[in-house]
This record gives sequence, structure tokens and C-alpha cells, in this order.
Amino acid sequence: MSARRLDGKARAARLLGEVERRVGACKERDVRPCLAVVLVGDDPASQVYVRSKERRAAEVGIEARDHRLPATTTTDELLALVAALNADRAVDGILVQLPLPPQCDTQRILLAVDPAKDVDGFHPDNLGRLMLGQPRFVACTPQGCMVLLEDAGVPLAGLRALVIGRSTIVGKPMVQLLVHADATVTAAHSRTRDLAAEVARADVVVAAIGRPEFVRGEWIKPGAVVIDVGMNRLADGRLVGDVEFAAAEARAAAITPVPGGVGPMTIACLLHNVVLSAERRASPT
Ligand SMILES: Nc1nc2c(c(=O)[nH]1)N[C@@H](CN(C=O)c1ccc(C(=O)N[C@@H](CCC(=O)O)C(=O)O)cc1)CN2
Repeated sequence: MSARRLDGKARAARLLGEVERRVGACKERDVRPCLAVVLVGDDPASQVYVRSKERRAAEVGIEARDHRLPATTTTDELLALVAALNADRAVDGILVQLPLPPQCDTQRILLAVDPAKDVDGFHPDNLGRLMLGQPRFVACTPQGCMVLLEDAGVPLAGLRALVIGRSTIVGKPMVQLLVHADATVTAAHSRTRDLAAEVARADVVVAAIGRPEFVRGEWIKPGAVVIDVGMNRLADGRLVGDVEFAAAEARAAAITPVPGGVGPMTIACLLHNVVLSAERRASPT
């Protein structure tokens, strides 16, 4: 068997088309969707991601306001910028690109973002709402994974889903989304005793550990669906996921490639959250 490839690039393009249409509808009501993008320092990968977010935003008619700060920026300086963006009524969404340099207190900064503008879905208020099944903004990568699972026609109710990795930006919200979709969910991580056995009984595997090709293809249950969130740059320049792709593809029913799987969905879901926020501004309840 060779797995069906879940094409995140094509799915993201479709979602962006829908976002563009909704941006147009906002503008007809005199609301111009606007995303504030905050990038601290000169991490090359972050620069690429931010450029990509700003380019896609422009393509769908969202104004992206760029705030580039030096690598020496302090927590207080960043808090002052976030406070100004919170107060700016023209700003619908605030994105603080992660990771921040080590002197910045990431938790304090994420906590300072107005939850109503937290289009990344990282604020405790938004994470808590997700846990209660009353989401406002859902973190972009897990949201993108769910769209891909839905498109693959995976009937999640009752299936065994394994999430590998327990980060706040991917693993934990992913667990919540799968629980709310009635899957039977296991959260695995670096201390999991027998990861191979956990993978072998999972109908759905979401790998988000940040270790190149750590999940062996031979562990995958035949017919499982594999979502690879990993993005690991090898010394030879190749980009690989957390799953050994070729061997996993031979066993799985469906699998996301890296690149071209979850990554483009992350950006499309961010802009989807921005237009949601602008729609709320256009029709406050
Ligand atoms: N504030 C945030 N910071 C970070 C997030 C996030 O969601 N919010 N996620 C990651 C990085 N990220 C978005 O910021 C991101 C990573 C990768 C891609 C992507 O499209 N990747 C391409 C490959 C790109 C390449 O060639 O290097 C792909 O998979 O096809 C999009 C977004 C950490 N920080």
C-alpha cells in the first residue's frame, strides 16, 4: 500500500481563498483586517516564516504591520509594544513570532497579549476556552492538522489517536481538539516508555517532537493516518519531518509530506484567525 499524500499546500490555498472572500466582506463594512507582526532578533527561520505570513496576508487583502526589533530587546520593551498594539483599535490580531531571544520572558509576553487579538491562540484564556470546548482562537498548527484530518475523511470518533510531543503551541492543543472530536487520545513525550508500541496501536499519529525522522516507518500501524508536524533542517540542507517518511508512506493510508503538509496550513489558519477577529469587530455581539 502507498499512502495518500495530504497536500497541505493545496488545502491552504483553498482556505486562503475563503479568507480572501471574507476579508472582502469585512472591507465592504469598512473594517480593514489588520495583523501586527512582531519579530525580535534575526533568527533566519523566523525571518522566513514572518516573510511568508506577511506575503500571504497581502495576497488575501490583510494589512500586515511589521514590527522588527533588535535581538537585544528587553521584556519591558516588548511589553510596551504589546500594550500599544492591544490599545490600537485598527489592529485585529497580534502575532509575536517564537522563539524569542532568551532574555525575553515569553510567558509574560504571551500573557500580555489581549486574548481577543491573540490570533496565535497561545494566551491561557484561549487555551482554557479550547479545553472547555468553547474555542475563541485555536492555535494555528493544531487547527491546520484538524482541517487536514477532516479533508482526509478520517472518522475520528472512537479512533485511537497518539499525539507525540506536549508543547503548548502544538501538542497540548492538539490533544484537546482530538478529545473534542471524540477520539481516544494518548499524549506521548520524551519520557514515554515504549513509543514504538504506542505508535503501533494508533489509528492516527500526530508527530510534533522536533527530532528528525524519530518515528520509524515500521512502527506505523498499516492503514493509519500520519500527520507530521516536524520541521527539521539537516546538515545537508534537506528539510525532514519527525517521521521516517518513505517507510511510513508504505504502511499508512494517508500521510502529510514535509515540506508541503502542515507548514502551509499553519499560515493559512493564522490568517483565518485574523479574519475571524475582524468579523467580530465588524459585528460585535
Ligand atoms: N508565533 C508563532 N511562532 C511560531 C509558530 C506559530 O504558529 N506562531 N510556529 C512555528 C513556525 N511557523 C510559524 O510561525 C511555521 C513553520 C513552517 C511553516 C512552513 O510553511 N514550512 C514549509 C517549509 C518552509 C521551509 O522550506 O523552510 C512547509 O512545511 O512546507 C510555516 C510556519 C514556530 N514559531
